[in-house]
Amino acid sequence: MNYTEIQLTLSAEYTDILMAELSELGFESFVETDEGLSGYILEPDFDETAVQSVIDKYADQTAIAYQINSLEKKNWNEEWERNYQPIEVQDQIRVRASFHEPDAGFRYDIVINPKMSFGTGHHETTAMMLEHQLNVNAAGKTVLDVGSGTGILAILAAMQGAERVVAFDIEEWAIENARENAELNDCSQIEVFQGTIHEVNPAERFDIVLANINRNVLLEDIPVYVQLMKPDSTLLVSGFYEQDAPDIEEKGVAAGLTKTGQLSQNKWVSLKFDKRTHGL
Ligand SMILES: C[S@@+](CC[C@H](N)C(=O)[O-])C[C@H]1O[C@@H](n2cnc3c(N)ncnc32)[C@H](O)[C@@H]1O
Repeated sequence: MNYTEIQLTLSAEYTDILMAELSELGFESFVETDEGLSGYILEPDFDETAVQSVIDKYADQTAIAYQINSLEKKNWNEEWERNYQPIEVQDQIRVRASFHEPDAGFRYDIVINPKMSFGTGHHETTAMMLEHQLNVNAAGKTVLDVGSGTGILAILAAMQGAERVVAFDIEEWAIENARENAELNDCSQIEVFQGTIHEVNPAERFDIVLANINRNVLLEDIPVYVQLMKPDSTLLVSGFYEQDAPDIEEKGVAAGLTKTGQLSQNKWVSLKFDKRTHGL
C-alpha cells in the first residue's frame, strides 16, 4: 500500500496544532523538518479537501504552504528513519529511537518513539528544558511534567532518580505515547494521565515542575503551578518566544518565584524559577 506524504512549510509555532488537526484526519505519523512538518497517511485515507480546510482555518494567522508526494510504504519507513537522527544535549543526554544503536558515552540514554506526540528533543524548547534539568537535582524528588508529549522530560527526571513523576497532557495520543516511552526506558515511577493542571491532586506538593507548553497556558496557569510547589522547589518553563519572556517572568515573580536561569535558542526561551519562600 502506498503512503501519501504532505510536506508543510510553516512557522514552528504552528507545528503542534497542525499535527493535532492532521492526526484527526487519519495522518499516522509526523516528522518535524527545517521547513515545518511532514505528515504521512495511507493513500486511500487521504482527503485533500479536508486537508485544505484545515490549512484554510489557519491561513489568516500564518503562512502555510504544502506539497503532496506519493511514497511506497518501504521508502516511507526508510525516509522516516533517515530523518529521525539522535540528538545530544550537553554531552550528557542522547535521545534516540529504538532503531538506533545505544551509545554508552552518554550518561542518559533516552529512547523515544515519537509517533504523533511533540517531544523528540529536536525542538529547541525540549532541548533547553533537558539542559536546565541537568542542573536540577531530581534524586529522591517528586516531579510534575505539565504537557508531557512523548514523556521525554518525565523520563529524564526519572533517570535522574526522581522518586515519583506525575505527567499529563490534554491529548490522548500523547498519553499513550508517554506510557509506551516510559516503559521503553524502564521508568516505572512515571504516572501518566490525560487532563489539565486542574486534574492534579490539589493536596499534592512537588519539588520540581516542568512545563514546556505555550505562552497563553503559562500566563494563565503559573499561579496554579506555584500552589502545587513545595517550599525550595523549582519551576522550569518553555514554549514561548523571546518577546514573551518578560511577561512570563513577571507572572512567575508575581506568583512568588525568583528567576534563577534563562536559556535561549533560535528566539525560543526557557526560564528557571525557584520558590524560595517558606511555609506557603
Ligand atoms: C511543546 S509540547 C511539549 C512536549 C514535551 N513536554 C517536550 O518538552 O518536548 C506541549 C504539549 O503540551 C500539551 N498541552 C497543550 N496545552 C495543554 C494544557 N493546557 N494542559 C496540558 N497539556 C497541554 C500538548 O498536547 C503538547 O503535547
